[in-house]
Amino acid sequence: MSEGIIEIQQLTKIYDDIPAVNGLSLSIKQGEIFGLLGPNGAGKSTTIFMLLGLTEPTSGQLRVCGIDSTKYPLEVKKRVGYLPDDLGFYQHMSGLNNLLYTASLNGIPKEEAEERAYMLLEQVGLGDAIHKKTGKYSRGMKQRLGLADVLIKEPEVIILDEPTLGIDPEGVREILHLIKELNEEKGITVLLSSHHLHQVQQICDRVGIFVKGKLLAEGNVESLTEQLFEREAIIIHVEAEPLSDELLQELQQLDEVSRIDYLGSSSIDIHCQKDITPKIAKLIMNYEVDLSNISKKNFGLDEIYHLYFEGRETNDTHKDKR
Ligand SMILES: Nc1ncnc2c1ncn2[C@@H]1O[C@H](COP(=O)(O)OP(=O)(O)OP(=O)(O)O)[C@@H](O)[C@H]1O
Repeated sequence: MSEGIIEIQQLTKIYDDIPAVNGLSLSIKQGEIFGLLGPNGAGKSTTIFMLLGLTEPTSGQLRVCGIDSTKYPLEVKKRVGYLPDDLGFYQHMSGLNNLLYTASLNGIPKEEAEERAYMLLEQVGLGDAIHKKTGKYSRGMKQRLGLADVLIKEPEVIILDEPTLGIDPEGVREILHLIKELNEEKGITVLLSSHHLHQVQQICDRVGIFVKGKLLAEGNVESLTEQLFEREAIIIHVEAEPLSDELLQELQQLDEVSRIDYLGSSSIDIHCQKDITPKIAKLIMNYEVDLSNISKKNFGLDEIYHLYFEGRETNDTHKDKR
């Protein structure tokens, strides 16, 4: 296997004859933020459980920090911080005491644990709520405490299952910022699962699109666009008057152009496999036309998501357009 900090090869998990994860191969580099993006039931949590050694794969191999999670789950647990989507704390205990309790479970000496806990609580923005009982924390505060909780054992990798679930937009921004900051400052590798495409797009170096247990595509947004849209990765929008048949025909004949959509008598979208805005502008200017707008529209994860998850997604995903 190559040197990724998370290495997954041909991983399959079958429940009741149905594959929850189906031949997944993935390599995540040290220091990366990787987003596992997929609708409910795609197999994200099952993949995470296998990485943590909590569920045995039906077949395939996986290593985290060079360790086989299936054979040595406790070794993996020492080096990986896991934030589940339904995190729970001892409600009657303060944020600080919850962290100290986790530290004791991980065998961290008391003095060191206190030092780390105070520092982490400040870092995640809970400096004012250190002694407050977690039963009185908001969902966003609990999520921040969850991050502090996974960081107290100084893991090399953190795995976050839907880290922004149930948090308001401002809280989401703060949590994402915090994850990015931790990744940059401490060089921690982050694997996060989400079905919130806009959030994932904001902080992830790479994204994997996961549907029905299969990885449909992976890469940064740019390369995903290329993989998923092939010949139509770019749309160049043109508003010009008049758009003569001759001009339209000449545009259509350009090698890079795959299709032209007519939006009105003076407005078109030209679907291209690469950005040829200058070439199109030059060609149009050869005609006697009044060009009022020429601009490039890129596909974002939004379009990718709709293309792949349309009809397979629950409605709440489409509602989340932050
Ligand atoms: N213990 C289990 N027994 C049987 N089927 C299971 C079990 N755990 C998961 N599954 C099935 O495996 C599939 C993948 O579920 P999984 O929870 O991994 O998806 P997910 O992408 O994490 O979705 P969500 O966002 O809803 O948590 C689903 O069809 C689910 O019903």
